[in-house]
Amino acid sequence: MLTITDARKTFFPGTVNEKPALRDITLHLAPGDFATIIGSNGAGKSTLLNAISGTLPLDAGSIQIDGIVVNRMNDHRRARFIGRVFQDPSAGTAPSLTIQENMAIALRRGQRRGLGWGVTSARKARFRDELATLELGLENRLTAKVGLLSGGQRQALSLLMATFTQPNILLLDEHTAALDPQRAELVTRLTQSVVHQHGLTTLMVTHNMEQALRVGNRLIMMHDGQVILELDADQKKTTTVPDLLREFEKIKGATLDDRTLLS
Ligand SMILES: Nc1ncnc2c1ncn2[C@@H]1O[C@H](COP(=O)(O)OP(=O)(O)OP(=O)(O)O)[C@@H](O)[C@H]1O
Repeated sequence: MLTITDARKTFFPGTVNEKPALRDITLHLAPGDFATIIGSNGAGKSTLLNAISGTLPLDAGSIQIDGIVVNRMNDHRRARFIGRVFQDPSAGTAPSLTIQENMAIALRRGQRRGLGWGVTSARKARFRDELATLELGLENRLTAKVGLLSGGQRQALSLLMATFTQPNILLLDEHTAALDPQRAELVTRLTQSVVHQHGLTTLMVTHNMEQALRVGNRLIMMHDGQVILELDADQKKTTTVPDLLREFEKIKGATLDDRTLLS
């Protein structure tokens, strides 16, 4: 489903500011895999997601989605393969447009040119049904401006918009980090249910190690542009947050506390 081979990215190469952000990353996700990604600040997590989504070209290596090499495809063509939700609730939606207008635009993502994004009555009915699954009452607010929604409501809507065209890959970049604990938990639950419902292959970056262990069937730990630890579903079940910290110390020879990895 997703195969990343020897992905390399260095910012400002050949200068004093040279920063290798991805050092020959190789990673394979099977269809339906849900991998959480943790790691210290600057480990390369967002760079990896940017490379997959096409907002950042790789220096070397390849990214394949369903056997198709996508890393030379422009991000518009790649959009039909990928759904993405960002940390900032305002990043995934247009605040001055209504819920139904935002959804109509999302529906058009990656489709051929010329297809209108108008809000037809058939689409409205579909949007209502989709919104009802969130259980936030948004199905009765189709004409409300998205800028009026709370952060949690916007992230739930972004999640829905990122997934209702059934992308091959769902990328979640700390999408619950800006929410209060209660809303973060709600969006985490919705994420699990949407991923499960559509069988989506998912990569979720988080700084919350407890969440990283609890959610999904795989865990990837990155440090300094490399994958330094991978856990499968069985290993995740028997691993605790202190175990993860110990593992990090052992692998990197570093001494960390929970705050360092969470910060
Ligand atoms: N556009 C850019 N230009 C220059 N350097 C960059 C750019 N994007 C990222 N970097 C650098 O590449 C390294 C990896 O950054 P990245 O944002 O991928 O880390 P991260 O693991 O997502 O970190 P965090 O958890 O702090 O968000 C960092 O040293 C960062 O400063």
